[in-house]
Amino acid sequence: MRVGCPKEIKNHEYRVGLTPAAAREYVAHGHQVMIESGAGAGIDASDEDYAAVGASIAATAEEVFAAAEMIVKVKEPQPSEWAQLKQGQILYTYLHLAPDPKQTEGLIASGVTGVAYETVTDAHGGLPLLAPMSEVAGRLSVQAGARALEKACGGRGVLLGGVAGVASGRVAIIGGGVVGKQAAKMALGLGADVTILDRSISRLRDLDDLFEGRVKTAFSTPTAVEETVFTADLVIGAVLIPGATTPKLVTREMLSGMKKGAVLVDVAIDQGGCFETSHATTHAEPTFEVEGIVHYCVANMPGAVPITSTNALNNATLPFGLALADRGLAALTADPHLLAGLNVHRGKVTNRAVAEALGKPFVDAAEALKA
Ligand SMILES: NC(=O)C1=CN([C@@H]2O[C@H](COP(=O)(O)OP(=O)(O)OC[C@H]3O[C@@H](n4cnc5c(N)ncnc54)[C@H](O)[C@@H]3O)[C@@H](O)[C@H]2O)C=CC1
Ligand SMILES: CC(=O)C(=O)O
Ligand SMILES: [Mg+2]
Repeated sequence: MRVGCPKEIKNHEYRVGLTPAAAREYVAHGHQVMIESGAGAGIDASDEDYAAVGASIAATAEEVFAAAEMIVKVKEPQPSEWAQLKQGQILYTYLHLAPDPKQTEGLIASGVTGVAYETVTDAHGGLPLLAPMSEVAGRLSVQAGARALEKACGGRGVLLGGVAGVASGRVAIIGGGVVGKQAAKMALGLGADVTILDRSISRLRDLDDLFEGRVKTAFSTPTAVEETVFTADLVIGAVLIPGATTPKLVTREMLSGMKKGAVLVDVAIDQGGCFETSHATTHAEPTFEVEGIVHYCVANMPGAVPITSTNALNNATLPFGLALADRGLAALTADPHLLAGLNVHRGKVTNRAVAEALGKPFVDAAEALKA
């Protein structure tokens, strides 16, 4: 198969869909790999590094989109990219369609077969292609939040770890999945006072065991959210209902009960965000303020550490990517976990949560592939 990898064009996005090591494996499987010139610059991979493993180098993204039967990316396609996608082509990348009707229309109109990393599943109920970036974003969320808490950055002026004789900062983490667990590890490491809220009691039980009483856990009701958020210096939003738009757990009204200069880091922003007042921001302008509360809502947080993130992402995407390249659409019908990643195919929406969020007709993925 002709496998293409364009340079990412989202604001301050330095990751790349294929590392040279991954490109080498596609070549070893007999595929032709085409990389846009400069695509690997953010991870210190030169065109020569890709050429050395047998990839060809395209001067422009247009060449890649025109030639490739499968496009491997990181972020959801931007408008100039939708316009180049076509029926019969496989797009393998993050999509986050539920909160993004325009992109969804773009992909429907193109007829492309869109496999979204974030809805591919595994046998343990996890999301193996989301998990590595959630690990990165969870860890980064505490770094970003600690910085935003500095007075010069608009925050309260609290050091998360405190010092001897002065209390630590309070961190509330809403959602104790992959992001939440990694955020808790980092916040604890800095010496903060940490509470994790989740709707899953078994998840809370696991976290309680893991942290051996060093974090507080709370079942996530509106009352518990209010109580925790009102006393927090830093709140991290890490909730996910797979594929769906994130529920708004912290309302605009609640902001008035919070400490002035407290910081909200909405990691869940790529699915719409779990704070009512969130809107997506970029690494260039990551924060904004509403009612004295600092909001950090960068939708591609892992793009800030592309060397770590690209390698972690490729480790996870490579086996499924090779299956798609080797077998085409048959790889989807052969593997229910990869099939769960199919969000759009030939103009049909094949993910139920996305269809419901956007009021689109839902077509079962296996049925759509038969047509
Ligand atoms: N902004 C960024 O750059 C990035 C964003 N993300 C996003 O972070 C979010 C979280 O991802 P993961 O941790 O991997 O998901 P996950 O599925 O591992 O964890 C989500 C957790 O939310 C919990 N939850 C569901 N409803 C809840 C409620 N009402 N109250 C409290 N908890 C609730 C679930 O029980 C689960 O434990 C996703 O939207 C993901 O796309 C991930 C990576 C990068
Ligand atoms: C998961 C995601 O949206 C990201 O890594 O940017
Ligand atoms: Mg994102």
